[in-house]
Amino acid sequence: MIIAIDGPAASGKGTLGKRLAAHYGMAHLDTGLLYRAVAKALLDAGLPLSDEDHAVEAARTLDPDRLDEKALRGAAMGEAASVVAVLKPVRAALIDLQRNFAARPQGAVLDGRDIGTVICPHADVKVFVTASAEERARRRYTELAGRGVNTTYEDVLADIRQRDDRDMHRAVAPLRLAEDARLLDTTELDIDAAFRAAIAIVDAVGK
Ligand SMILES: Nc1ncnc2c1ncn2[C@@H]1O[C@H](COP(=O)(O)OP(=O)(O)OP(=O)(O)O)[C@@H](O)[C@H]1O
Ligand SMILES: Nc1ccn([C@@H]2O[C@H](COP(=O)(O)O)[C@@H](O)[C@H]2O)c(=O)n1
Repeated sequence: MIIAIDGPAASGKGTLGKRLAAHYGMAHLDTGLLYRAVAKALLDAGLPLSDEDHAVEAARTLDPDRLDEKALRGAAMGEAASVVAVLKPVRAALIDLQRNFAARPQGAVLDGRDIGTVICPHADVKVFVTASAEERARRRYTELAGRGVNTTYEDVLADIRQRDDRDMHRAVAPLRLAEDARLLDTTELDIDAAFRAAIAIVDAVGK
């Protein structure tokens, strides 16, 4: 079974993806980490985020099982990732990696922006997770503050809005609701309630 989860920044895709994968005994890939890793490779080499050739080279050498999540998290890398994510050759270079991951024998949950629309258009289940920008910013701000990151709610909200705008309006594989995706708005749901709602969606499709 393939479960595709898409949605805007900080909507809870990763949280749900991890929990669904554990629940069903499936592999999980947070595809945002791939774009973050490409951006980090460019920044570490002192190259501009517009350097397509080096970005593609970095994308081709990624191993989905060896992504250093800790080094890739953070608002700055998220923003940088959304800049390299507009580059068509970079997206193309990451397609096979994601589809190969989706074909793992135990099944796979992939979360990102274009999983249900481009990477796995034939996924068994597609969930589009969202919440209001204000609620997403509140959650992300709480998360960052808990980790001791010095930021403000206003800055987090501005970052989320800017990233959503770039992701929804880029020419290639923009973030959008697939026609056959189920919309899961978690604005009024806590993590457990959102998880139960996602399970209900998956189980209903699986029957
Ligand atoms: N339903 C929910 N209620 C409250 N908090 C939530 C909920 N879902 C997720 N969170 C919290 O919101 C934050 C963002 O969640 P998460 O990292 O899963 O989002 P994401 O969509 O994967 O983010 P990104 O787009 O940056 O990769 C985390 O701190 C997570 O614990
Ligand atoms: N399938 C995807 C996944 C991510 N992106 C881009 O990467 C940025 C960071 O992603 P996070 O999920 O870690 O926040 C995101 O803003 C997108 O620009 C993508 O294009 N496609």
